[in-house]
Amino acid sequence: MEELVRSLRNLGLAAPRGEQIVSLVDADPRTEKQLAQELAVPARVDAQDDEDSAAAMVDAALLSGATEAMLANYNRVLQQNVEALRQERAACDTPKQVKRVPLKALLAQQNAAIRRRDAEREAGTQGDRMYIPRQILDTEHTYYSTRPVTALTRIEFDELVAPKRFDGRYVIVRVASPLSLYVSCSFVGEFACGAALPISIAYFTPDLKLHGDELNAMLPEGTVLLIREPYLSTHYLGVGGPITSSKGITGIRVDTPSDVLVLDADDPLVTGLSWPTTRTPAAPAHWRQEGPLARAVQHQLAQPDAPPALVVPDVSREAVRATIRRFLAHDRPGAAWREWLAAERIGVWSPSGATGADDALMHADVLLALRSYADADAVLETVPLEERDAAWTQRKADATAALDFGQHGPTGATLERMFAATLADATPRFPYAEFHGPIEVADIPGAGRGLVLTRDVEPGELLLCCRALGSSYSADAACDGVPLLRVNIDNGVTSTTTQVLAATRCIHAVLDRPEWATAFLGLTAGPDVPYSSFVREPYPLRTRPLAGDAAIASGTQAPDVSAAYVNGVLRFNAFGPAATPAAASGNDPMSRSTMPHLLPAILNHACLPNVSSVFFGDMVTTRALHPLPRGTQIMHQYVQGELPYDTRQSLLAKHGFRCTCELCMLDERDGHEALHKRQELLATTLPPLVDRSRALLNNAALASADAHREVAEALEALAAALHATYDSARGALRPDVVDVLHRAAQHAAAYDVAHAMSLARAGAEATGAQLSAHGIARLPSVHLDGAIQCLLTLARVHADDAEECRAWVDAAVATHDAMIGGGAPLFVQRYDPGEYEVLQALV
Ligand SMILES: C[S@@+](CC[C@H](N)C(=O)[O-])C[C@H]1O[C@@H](n2cnc3c(N)ncnc32)[C@H](O)[C@@H]1O
Repeated sequence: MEELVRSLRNLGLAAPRGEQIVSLVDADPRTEKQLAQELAVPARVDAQDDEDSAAAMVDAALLSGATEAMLANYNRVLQQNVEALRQERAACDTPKQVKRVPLKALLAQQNAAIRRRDAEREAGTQGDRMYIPRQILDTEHTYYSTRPVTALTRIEFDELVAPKRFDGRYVIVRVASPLSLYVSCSFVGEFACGAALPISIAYFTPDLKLHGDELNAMLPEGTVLLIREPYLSTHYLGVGGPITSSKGITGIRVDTPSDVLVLDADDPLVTGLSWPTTRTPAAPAHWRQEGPLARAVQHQLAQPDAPPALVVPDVSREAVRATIRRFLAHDRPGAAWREWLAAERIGVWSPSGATGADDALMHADVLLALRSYADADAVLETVPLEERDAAWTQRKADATAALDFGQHGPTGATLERMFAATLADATPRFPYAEFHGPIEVADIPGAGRGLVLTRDVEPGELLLCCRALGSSYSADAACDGVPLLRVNIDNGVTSTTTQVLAATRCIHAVLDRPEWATAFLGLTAGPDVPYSSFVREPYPLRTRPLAGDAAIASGTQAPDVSAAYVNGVLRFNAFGPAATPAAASGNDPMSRSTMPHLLPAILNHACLPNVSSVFFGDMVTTRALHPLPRGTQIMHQYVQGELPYDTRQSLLAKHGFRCTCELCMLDERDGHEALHKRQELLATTLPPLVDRSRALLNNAALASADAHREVAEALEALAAALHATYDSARGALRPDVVDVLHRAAQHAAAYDVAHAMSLARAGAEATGAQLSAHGIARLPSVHLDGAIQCLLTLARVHADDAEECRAWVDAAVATHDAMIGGGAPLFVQRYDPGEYEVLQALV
């Protein structure tokens, strides 16, 4: 893809946008042609303003022809790589001896790759903006080891054949080159015998901009690695590496970081080995390594029968602090915490708090990063009054706010602040403890696990407010400007930057904090994927960091992580809220975020839900929509219930279940033919009507009553045609007609207020709401926004009756409040700014 983008640039064309990049992998010639035109035409036509437009069009046609040829070429290279991976899989039955390649030759190749990356970065950086496209292949046939090192035996270089997975074996290699980061990280690994091989580790870091010293510091030259059950690939760059049409390179392809262990030079597995040259790592590795004190304590804890004397490495207090800060800076609070505990156990500082305010603040920072707010608060309280400075006050305020939130849920003011942050910040994340209402995990026949209520709840009651683990925004600094496209050659699924990065973050999160493994890897990964062993464990409502020795020991027991399973978990459980207004564009698939929220992921789906889940940055709030008795399973929407039945079914198809909610049952009873007719009307008759309606409503002052009447009548005719597709015994619940009726009501208001009222009422009731004479008796279940719009239209048509008008605004606010919370002030902020004044005066 990089070459394609470079060629486009050479032609003076803009880099493709996110959604264009996604369609790059659509080999359909029509898509190719359209894409070529899209890429070529606007740039040239814009550039040719003053020239003869016919000449410009000829030019544009030539350009789009050239672009089409480039796309075809790009697709050919992609297919060659896909084919190479397939051939490699077939060749696993007939592996061949791996040849020795001189270390020098491999180093030259590696340095050339690093120079290429540097040149790309330079070419891709214009002003402050960076644009470095990346494309990788993925396959369902990825590997991960589940065997402890003690159950494996070492393999010598001369035994290596490729392509082959070495079950029951491990290799030990030393990092012998600088690192090169594409999406996976590659380097040269040297065996003790002096032979060398390229090694490529997938999901290495979520910071795709890392390079140079900062990247090399993660695994400095000289670091010794153990790779469990390695896979020797003849095309190792094919997964996680750059798409390349050149001949495959034999190397070790590591599909998950959990297969790689960083070994100390004095590790018994290393002491018997000697390399031809001496290399001491330049700086301590900090990619998957624990701090020196935690390693010393772990070593002792690992041998409880005959505990050896604790050999404490020669480290100063300042060095321990530096290690902890480095772990925090690299999003490894678990490693920071274990180093802190080990230092405490060894007596570097005492548990009593006699460590000084600076250390207490660092300790609190570790606990805040672990989301262990009560512990952070307790540590802050140990700081003597006279030492409490501004830094202390800030952390105390953070801990208190986080705890308050977890105990009571967000106040209206907090929700307003959160909402404002989602408008202003492209990557909003909120450091709050989770709020859990009266819910528990239960087995649901035919649907795995689900969440049920432990007591009766009221409409609008907050049930959950949870924060994502491993959230990823495309505007995150570490990947902004690195559009990434991953194509799975087996299932055809394409993933974009945020999905790949969320997977990387989640893998590293559970390796760093093994206590999260049950909650994250305990989610399911799709209907065709066997459950992980964690799914069989009780699903934890809350995850707390382990304490004391258990925490330190957990560093050695990081779980074995299947990257394929993680990708499945994200695909079937993560939400992808659209980009915030502060981030680039609205529906660009590249700018959608990826957020796994662990407990909310246990919620099952209903097109007609009984709760509403709403995002604020990386948090999701779930509120009851109706009075719900204890024992009710709460269910939210994976796909919007207001979408036509067939669309809902096709969006849900990947989950492999049939939705049996009341709405689906009603739709099914209407019959196939009626459903088909309904969808056809919505797809063909509605869009031109919406265009006309929009044009009139945007120019309401200019539009005549007759024009409004004409559009209203057309919309009502469509509503009637839609109604004819519903079974006559069906009742009011008809989400497909909500928007049609609401638009008709807005136009009817211009010439017949009473008629407008009845249309708006019918629109609101089609969402499952029940209206009384002057308000709302039962909240809607589906298309909540549509219901609110209908209620606001009822308020508008009563503009000269203050009391009535206010009653309908109150009904709209109540609906909004049950859906989102935050009361009238948040309602006013979230609705049409043009109406801000009017609404504010009313609420
Ligand atoms: C986000 S998870 C929900 C939690 C899941 N039930 C579990 O035990 O982990 C999504 C998966 O739950 C199942 N599921 C969700 N809603 C369902 C429903 N209405 N009927 C049957 N299965 C459902 C499907 O297997 C789906 O892929």
